Amino acid sequence: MGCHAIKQERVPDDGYQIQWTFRDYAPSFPGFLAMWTSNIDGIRNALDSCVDYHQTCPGPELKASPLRLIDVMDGNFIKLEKPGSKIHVYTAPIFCWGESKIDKTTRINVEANAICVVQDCIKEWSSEAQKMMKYYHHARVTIVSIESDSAYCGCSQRRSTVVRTVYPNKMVSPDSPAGDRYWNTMSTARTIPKDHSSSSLSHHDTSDHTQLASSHFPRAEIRRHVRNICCIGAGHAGGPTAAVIAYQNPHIRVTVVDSDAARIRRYNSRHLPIFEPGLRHVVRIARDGEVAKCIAEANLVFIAVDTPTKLTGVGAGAATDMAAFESVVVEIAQHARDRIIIVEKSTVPCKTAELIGNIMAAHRPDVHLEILSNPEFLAAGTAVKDLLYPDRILIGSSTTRSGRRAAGALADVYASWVPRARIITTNIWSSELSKLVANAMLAQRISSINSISAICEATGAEIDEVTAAVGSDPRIGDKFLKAGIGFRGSCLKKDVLSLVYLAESLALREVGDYWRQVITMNENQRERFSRRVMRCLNDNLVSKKITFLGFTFKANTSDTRESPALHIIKTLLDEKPGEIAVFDPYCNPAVIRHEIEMAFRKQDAVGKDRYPVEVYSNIYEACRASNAIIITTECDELRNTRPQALPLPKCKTSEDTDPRPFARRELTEMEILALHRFLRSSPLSSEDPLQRYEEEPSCIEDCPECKLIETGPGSASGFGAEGNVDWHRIAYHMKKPKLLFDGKGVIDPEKMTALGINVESIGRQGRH
Ligand SMILES: NC(=O)c1ccc[n+]([C@@H]2O[C@H](COP(=O)([O-])OP(=O)(O)OC[C@H]3O[C@@H](n4cnc5c(N)ncnc54)[C@H](O)[C@@H]3O)[C@@H](O)[C@H]2O)c1
Ligand SMILES: O=c1ccn([C@@H]2O[C@H](COP(=O)(O)OP(=O)(O)O[C@H]3O[C@H](CO)[C@@H](O)[C@H](O)[C@H]3O)[C@@H](O)[C@H]2O)c(=O)[nH]1
Repeated sequence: MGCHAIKQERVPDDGYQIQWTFRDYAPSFPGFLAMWTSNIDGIRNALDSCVDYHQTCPGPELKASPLRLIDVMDGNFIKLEKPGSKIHVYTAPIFCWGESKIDKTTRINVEANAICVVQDCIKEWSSEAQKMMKYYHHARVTIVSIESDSAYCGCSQRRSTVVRTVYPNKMVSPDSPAGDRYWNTMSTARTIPKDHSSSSLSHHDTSDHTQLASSHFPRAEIRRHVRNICCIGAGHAGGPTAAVIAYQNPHIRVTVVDSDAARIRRYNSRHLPIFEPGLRHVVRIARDGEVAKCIAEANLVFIAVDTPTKLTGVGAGAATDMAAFESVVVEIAQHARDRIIIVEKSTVPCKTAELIGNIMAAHRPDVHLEILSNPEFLAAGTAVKDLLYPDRILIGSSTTRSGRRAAGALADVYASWVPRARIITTNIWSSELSKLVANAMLAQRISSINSISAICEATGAEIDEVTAAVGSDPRIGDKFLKAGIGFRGSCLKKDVLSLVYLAESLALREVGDYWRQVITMNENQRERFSRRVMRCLNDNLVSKKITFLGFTFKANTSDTRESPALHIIKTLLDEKPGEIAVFDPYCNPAVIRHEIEMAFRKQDAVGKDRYPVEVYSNIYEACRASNAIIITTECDELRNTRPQALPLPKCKTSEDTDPRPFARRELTEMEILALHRFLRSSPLSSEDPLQRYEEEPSCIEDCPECKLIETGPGSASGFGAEGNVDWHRIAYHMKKPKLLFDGKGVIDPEKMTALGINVESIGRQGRH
């Protein structure tokens, strides 16, 4: 087996601890990893059960320390240790009974033992083999696998009867919490019967069964293991998050549920409800299901429903509307199984965990639960990338042992693809607050630079030059310093307001005022921009056509919440323009039309809509005969210079680079994804070059989504060969004086002058 080599190479003689992942030593045995993982899950389950239910489980006083140990309890790692004084209790190596095919290890086999003992060193083997019984005798827990098909399979093989927990006089299965099934195990623990019919996990005899100090048991180290996740809320945050978790954890069942049946139907179709680059390729594992059933089956539930700003009632305009969140908690309370872990994925006010705790206590005082805060930091348009390569994963928990164990269980889920060093654990209030603070500080930077853009416009300083000069100081940095028409979208504003409300409700008025100013500055920036548009058009829009390029709140997303364009359109409509034209490369025209209808629905006596807003699916049609174009989304396709390549996160494989050869034979999901991306980008390859995706469901006849789509999101027609718009063509068909208002800093004004287009940019002095 592969582990021989590892053992020989790496076991140090000085007692120094080494670690390696399962994957490192799995490759020599096909299917080994999956089997190992699944059975280890069973073992962990039984240990969990023991930790949680068997308050009187015995703990031996160790009389002797074994020479070497395998620790399978620490998440992704098996530790091979030479025990020193710090090790007092341990879980004995996995043991297999059965027809061994390895001569030297008859009846002492399987991965762990094979690592423990150098199999082909006769001296070591004969000395270690004699000590094995002593090791098992002194172990706090011994995991045995009996009736194996072959010595290779042993504990690596999943069995339907799973693992049982055994200690003197009692046998407890994970599903009998009280430990009420008796079995004579006095001798079993020491002399494992060859004919026993299941894998078992054995607690050893002790002379004083009642003094069973739980401190003897490494409870804090033993984690719950998540096998069934239910994510409630299949929106912009919940959908991609659940899909990536499922993608990276094939052994976990991930189910996404939502009260919006149409949303789920679209996730299960070819037409995803949201546009996010890369989402189609990871979403294949997400499934829908009946809410109650999914909650009841899950051992971890993410709450990822919307938490917008309250519009009416107490705290209207600042406080968070927790209606959806609270109703989900009640639903969880009704159906949750015992030992459920409830995770706040939605962005919520600080102290929300208390609310969950109170609701759960009122409805289900019998249920033991843990509440975690695990805010999501993904940004729209880069959701999948942010999820695959997060800067950090934040997990807040209660500081009790059980709270930390729950946090550890969630950390294990992320550790499938996120380096442990990036998983930060804090107390639950810190985690809840950190999310609000992160968004508030991002918003604050945008408002700060926008306030400076006003000074630039009045003085002749240029905002891009100021930003570059200031941002090159590493203490300041250049991120989130792009001046524009202000931040929009569903998150920044509402989270700053939530922070304001929190400060005010804590009677910290000055703190609230400070953060509220970030919002005031943001509104002011948009109004200043609208005034500038009007001024340049002589405060008269009658019979004029104004074209908006961009309706979503930022590039690469179909999310139109808090659309910057919509706000400016509202202002301009008061001036009775001839036509307002709208085009967006990422958003379905039907969706834009619907949003506009909702915002402006006014009909005359014969039922004809009176607002002159037209939505186009072709950019050139939208711009034809326009008096002025307004850019409200920072789409790269609109640039008149070549788009700057975004720097790829470190250690990542770029799409056009072949990631092969791989360092290891067992590929991680990330490596497979990189290979997939590369193969997909090759002109000869198919959509699913590795043939590992489930077949995309075909559409029903008369599929409503197919009918809706005129141009698929992200596939706007008419862009040039490089994907960029042809500004020559647009300029040719515009009406003089051919004005372009760049609200997002994507246009090089000098180049536009050559085309006869006058550009008015944020943070630059205008021509008018
Ligand atoms: N959008 C983002 O980029 C982003 C990023 C990080 C965090 N967040 C946070 O995540 C949360 C969700 O945001 P979103 O953008 O995904 O919202 P969203 O509106 O896109 O999705 C919310 C989903 O929850 C569903 N829902 C509402 N009530 C429900 C109920 N009782 N039962 C089942 N489903 C229900 C809705 O139907 C909807 O599909 C918010 O708190 C937000 O602040 C969002
Ligand atoms: O330098 C900048 C950066 C952004 N924006 C604007 O700010 C808004 C928000 O952009 P961004 O923060 O990139 O997108 P969101 O999807 O709103 O993401 C924010 O909100 C999410 C939800 O809470 C968090 O998870 C993310 O970390 C946080 O960046 C958009 O209108 C951008 O045009 C600027 O004007 N200038």
